Amino acid sequence: MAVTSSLPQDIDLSIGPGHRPADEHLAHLKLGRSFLAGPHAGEDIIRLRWYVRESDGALVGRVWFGPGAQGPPGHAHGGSMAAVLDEALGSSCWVAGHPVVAAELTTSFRAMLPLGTVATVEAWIEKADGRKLYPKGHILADDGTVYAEASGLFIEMTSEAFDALADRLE
Ligand SMILES: CCCCCCCCCCCC(=O)SCCNC(=O)CCNC(=O)[C@H](O)C(C)(C)COP(=O)(O)OP(=O)(O)OC[C@H]1O[C@@H](n2cnc3c(N)ncnc32)[C@H](O)[C@@H]1OP(=O)(O)O
Repeated sequence: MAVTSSLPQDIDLSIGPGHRPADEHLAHLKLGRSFLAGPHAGEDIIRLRWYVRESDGALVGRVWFGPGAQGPPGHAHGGSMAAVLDEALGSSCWVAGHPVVAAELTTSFRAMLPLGTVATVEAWIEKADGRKLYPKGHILADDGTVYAEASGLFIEMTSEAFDALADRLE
């Protein structure tokens, strides 16, 4: 697949009814910068928007993989998909009220994702055991094809621990 060097003017990351923006639950979006979900307009790697699905509280994202995410020719780098899944699994815990960081992440790549695709990401908490949260998630094409899926262990932190991290911000 040929990948154009010019970026689309507008990438539509909107989603259908039954969802609301997740931003109010995601502390990292309020810090001004974020590896994946920050204000990346004009950049050609990944653009991402998070929502909460109102029926079950799951995290749902719309994500665009641009030319800068290339791994195999014309297709997304596995690390770019793993990064999106890391963020998705962690954010599914945050929207459920658990401030977490990642301890373990296992990713399976099921199909090559063509650059220029807007895909859907879903993540949910499969199991919780004290501070240990076990979320799962996947990246899907609009026809249901699974590009990648992941499971992980995320550890809940205290707000004091996060405040201490924020002291390092410049
Ligand atoms: C500001 C807004 C941001 C908002 C961010 C919003 C969403 C973005 C999500 C992105 C997620 C990331 O990439 S976060 C960045 C990547 N992750 C990191 O950098 C984390 C690095 N690791 C750590 O800081 C630490 O190891 C922690 C915090 C995970 C755990 O340390 P701790 O708090 O001292 O807890 P600790 O007692 O060691 O562990 C608690 C329990 O979990 C188990 N455990 C701990 N780590 C592991 C592990 N890797 N693999 C297996 N098990 C583990 C322990 O055995 C123990 O089990 P038991 O004895 O109780 O049975």
